[in-house]
Amino acid sequence: MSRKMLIDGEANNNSNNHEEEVQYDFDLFVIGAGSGGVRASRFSAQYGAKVGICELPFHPISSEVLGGVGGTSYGWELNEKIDFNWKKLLHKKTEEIVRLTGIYKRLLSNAGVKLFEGEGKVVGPNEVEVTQLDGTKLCYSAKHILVATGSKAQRPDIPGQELAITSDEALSLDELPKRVVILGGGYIAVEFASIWRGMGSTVDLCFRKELPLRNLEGRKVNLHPRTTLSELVKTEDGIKVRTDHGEELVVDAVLFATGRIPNTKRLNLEAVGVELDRTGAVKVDEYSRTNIPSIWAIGDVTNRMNLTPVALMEGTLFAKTVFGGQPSKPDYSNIPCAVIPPLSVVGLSEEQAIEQAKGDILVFTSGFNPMKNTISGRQEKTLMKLVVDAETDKVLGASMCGPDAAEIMQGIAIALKCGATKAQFDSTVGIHPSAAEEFVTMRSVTRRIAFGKPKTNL
Ligand SMILES: Cc1cc2nc3c(=O)[nH]c(=O)nc-3n(C[C@H](O)[C@H](O)[C@H](O)COP(=O)(O)OP(=O)(O)OC[C@H]3O[C@@H](n4cnc5c(N)ncnc54)[C@H](O)[C@@H]3O)c2cc1C
Ligand SMILES: NC(=O)c1ccc[n+]([C@@H]2O[C@H](COP(=O)([O-])OP(=O)(O)OC[C@H]3O[C@@H](n4cnc5c(N)ncnc54)[C@H](O)[C@@H]3O)[C@@H](O)[C@H]2O)c1
Repeated sequence: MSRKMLIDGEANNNSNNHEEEVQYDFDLFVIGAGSGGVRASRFSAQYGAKVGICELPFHPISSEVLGGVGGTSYGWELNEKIDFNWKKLLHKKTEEIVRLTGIYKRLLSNAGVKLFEGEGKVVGPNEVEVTQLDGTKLCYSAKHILVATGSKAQRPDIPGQELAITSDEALSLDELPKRVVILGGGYIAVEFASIWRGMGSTVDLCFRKELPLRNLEGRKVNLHPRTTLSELVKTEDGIKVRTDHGEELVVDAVLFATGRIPNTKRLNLEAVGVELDRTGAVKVDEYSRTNIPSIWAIGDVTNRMNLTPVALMEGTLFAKTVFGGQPSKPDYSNIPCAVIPPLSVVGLSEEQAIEQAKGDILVFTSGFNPMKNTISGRQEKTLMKLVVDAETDKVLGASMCGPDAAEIMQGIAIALKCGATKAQFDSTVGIHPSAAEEFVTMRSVTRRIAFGKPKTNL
């Protein structure tokens, strides 16, 4: 198995002549075959590295000990009409996960990456151990180890918390829950509120901040701002939920969408000397390298920006740095993102722009009824916003809520990445008819926020 390691062009290579004689089983061993791990291993192999990767045994509902190649695959698409049949939807979802797992496995084997099914653990700076399903352990040495084990849902410590589910189980419930309470106001909370409400369930969304998510109100989601849950109790009719305002609701399911924590608990990292932060995330430098020079980490496990395309970027640049001879740092500026209901943002929010401002900030907004909604009678406005530096005229941020927001924002993200000014937006000819043309026709300033003014929560 042993072979002479590659002499690669990594950044700040700490290896010395003595080390170059060491024989390793692999040039790179990756723990976790999700978005980041698969990308990093494929690209490293394409640069000529001998790569091994391990992934937890497959299960459609992931947990600490079960997973599957492809990782947290929630971006499934369905080509058939589903008719809101929950069981059919679940069946299609599992089929899709199995299909994606197969695709990822083929990608790895076509790239010459050796895949191991089992739980990986770091046992030394250049040593990994994989525990297979039958309990047998495999041990391999590697010049570089990459930790790409993602994150897992965190549960608030509320009495009766075991009665609640997280997003891991939410798409595997036997029946569509007719009455749901969701705790949280982030990505997963608003997405599941939209999905379940769209399927006809009664949805109560409890979140700690004040700002109402008006778009969800329009979709008849019951909003409970500045509210958290104090207790869950099993009853004959379902789960009784008590809020900190003394309200009581009886529901079929309670979803905790209260953030995710890095998956580092079972990896033995601290024993090997790898530094973790207080959330358990692996601490890395700008090249994704830990304090142990042979150990690297990418994706959610580092808790930098927890998005699939970011894990892909970090994986790509890890391979380029370590095996491509071109040290490359990920660039986290102007990363666009989107959620359902269609809401998409890139760059700074108004609040962030004010916090970081060195001068005045100009805000341009536009709100209108999209033609699609006028025809269908849906009571939902499209809203758009541009946040501009008054002195440089540079567009600092853009956001949109309304149909096709994500599709439109991808193009706006390119403009922001290129450092576009408001004058350049204005001189761009719009596409008519489109909603997107509003982004190049917002002529009048909605508000000017003078430097040093107290921050808003917009
Ligand atoms: C419900 C939900 C919806 C999301 N939707 C979006 C979205 O719409 N857009 C977006 O950009 N992002 C979305 N995300 C975030 C996105 O999924 C993550 O940011 C991304 O998957 C991170 O990639 P990763 O490689 O770090 O981790 P993952 O893709 O989670 O991969 C980690 C892999 O490591 C495996 N693993 C863990 N421990 C071990 C071990 N000890 N040994 C071997 N293998 C191990 C896991 O089984 C898993 O396969 C969503 C997340 C969730 C939970
Ligand atoms: N469309 C997308 O891009 C997408 C979709 C889903 C998930 N994700 C990713 O998955 C990650 C996890 O999503 P998420 O929605 O769980 O996390 P999040 O960080 O987006 O939101 C967590 C929410 O829970 C609240 N919260 C935290 N602890 C709480 C407590 N004890 N009591 C009450 N409320 C509490 C927070 O205030 C926040 O509103 C996100 O970081 C995101 O990157 C992305």
